[in-house]
Amino acid sequence: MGREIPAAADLPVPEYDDVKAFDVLDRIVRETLRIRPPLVQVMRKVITPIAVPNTNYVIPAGNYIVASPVASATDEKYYTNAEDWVPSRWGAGEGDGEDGQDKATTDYGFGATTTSARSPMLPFGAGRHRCIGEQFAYLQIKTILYVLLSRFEFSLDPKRGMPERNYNSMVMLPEGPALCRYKRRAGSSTSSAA
Ligand code: HEM
Repeated sequence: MGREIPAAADLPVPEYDDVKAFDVLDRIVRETLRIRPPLVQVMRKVITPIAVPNTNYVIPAGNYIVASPVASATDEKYYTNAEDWVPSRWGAGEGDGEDGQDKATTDYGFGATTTSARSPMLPFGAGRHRCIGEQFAYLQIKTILYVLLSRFEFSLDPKRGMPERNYNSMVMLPEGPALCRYKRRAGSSTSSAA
């Protein structure tokens, strides 16, 4: 039996600290960013020639190399059942993954974030040009999810299921329309079904 969800009208308006502490939502966002990272390529210009490990290749200076967060995040070497969406694989709070990856953090003045490029979890990139907006992004996404989930019940169209990934643009898109059904929860401010 699932846990009873209180009617929307009974839920408090969350403050900043409440949203930060929404642990389950945190894991949900983290796991979604793992298998559906919005930015599918992070580019770097080669300044000095780079040897590709375990090969005879050397990438000359002046070229660009691309790393994709999807490649490592869906690799079974790092994540059990890597293609499955399992929010519970994440522990409470910040972390680099279930398999004890490099958790080195840096604080550039907006809160400690993981910065190691050795981590397989790279939806926000790594190193000097890593995203500065991670914490703000979590705050926004969790707030939006809280508002939507407290007012509506969502379900995927069972005929279509979860859409495949589309890599044709810089930002990952769903392949085809991502149809889901939603209806208002009891106690939500307006009575008519959406
Ligand atoms: C889920 C939401 C977001 C994702 C997945 C994301 C992802 C990324 C990625 C992959 C990079 C490139 C990092 C690299 O090249 O290593 C980046 C850079 C950046 N992001 Fe985000 N981002 C998000 C939200 C935000 C927000 C909310 C802000 C600002 C409020 C922001 C500001 C920036 C800036 C300024 C850079 C450039 C950093 C630099 O070049 O030094 N991002 N982001």
